[in-house]
Amino acid sequence: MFVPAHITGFFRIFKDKDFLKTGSTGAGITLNKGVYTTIKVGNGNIYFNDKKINLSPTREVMNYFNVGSYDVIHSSDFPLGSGLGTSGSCALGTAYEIFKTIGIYRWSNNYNNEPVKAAHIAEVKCGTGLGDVIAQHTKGFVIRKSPGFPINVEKVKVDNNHYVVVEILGEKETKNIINNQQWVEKINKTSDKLLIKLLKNPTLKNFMDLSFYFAETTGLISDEILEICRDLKFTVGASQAMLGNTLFCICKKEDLNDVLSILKNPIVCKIYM
Ligand SMILES: Nc1ncnc2c1ncn2[C@@H]1O[C@H](COP(=O)(O)OP(=O)(O)OP(=O)(O)O)[C@@H](O)[C@H]1O
Ligand SMILES: CC(C)(CO)[C@@H](O)C(=O)[O-]
Repeated sequence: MFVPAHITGFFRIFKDKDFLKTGSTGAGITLNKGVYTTIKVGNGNIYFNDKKINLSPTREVMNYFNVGSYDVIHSSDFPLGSGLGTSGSCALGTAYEIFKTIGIYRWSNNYNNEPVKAAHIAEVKCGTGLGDVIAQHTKGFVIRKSPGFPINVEKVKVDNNHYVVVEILGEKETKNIINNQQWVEKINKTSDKLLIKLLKNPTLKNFMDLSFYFAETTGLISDEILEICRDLKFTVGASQAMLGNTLFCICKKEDLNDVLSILKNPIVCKIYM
């Protein structure tokens, strides 16, 4: 099962005793690159790009469905910890696969988004994501209007002419930011009015402008990414993928070659709808 990568441009954090009510509002896009997950009968091992690792959100999903006798195999286009929602893709892919293989018998009369809930809870528990799973389930240009469940999103129509160019410059652990009270305050203060502004004018250009404002005003953007964003002013927009040390830029086909000439290791994607 393929689950797309997801880039958050800006977000607001909501914490609650209930994991299903914990999450974020904000906006992002899913990409046509991501994680392919399969499961097979085994010993509870998790593989990520052929390496055996104990990936906590995937483990949480396996525990949620109580399946110790399966191995989970992730094949990912992107590394973990790059702001591309890879842990969310892994959690959701695992939940879909387990649900497809065994869960259907247990929950057959009560589907109720069970795999999405399992993956969202796993991400929240592990501190690896707040809104990625809901956006990855929805797909496309997704505005998340309420945190967690019930899912309340606006899926904005976009034409197929746009490219999303990604440049990964390093790693950043999501939990170090979302579990730090000072960052949470800065993030929530900055994003307070951004959702309304985007909903009034839900275009990719406005999304990128607001994302750049968010990245710069919170101080989450690195100096290196800020400088490259300035060189990419001729595009629809560029900013830092939340929460990673990764630049993303949305451009039209006619600007793609110019964008590629500015970046060192660009990865060209499309919005996955
Ligand atoms: N070799 C590894 N073994 C086990 N866990 C790993 C390994 N490498 C990375 N991880 C875990 O992967 C998770 C990555 O989650 P994180 O939320 O930081 O990144 P992401 O999901 O790729 O991007 P985003 O910032 O969009 O959420 C972390 O919990 C990290 O500890
Ligand atoms: C916290 C986050 C930015 C990490 O990718 C994402 O899950 C989101 O938008 O909530």
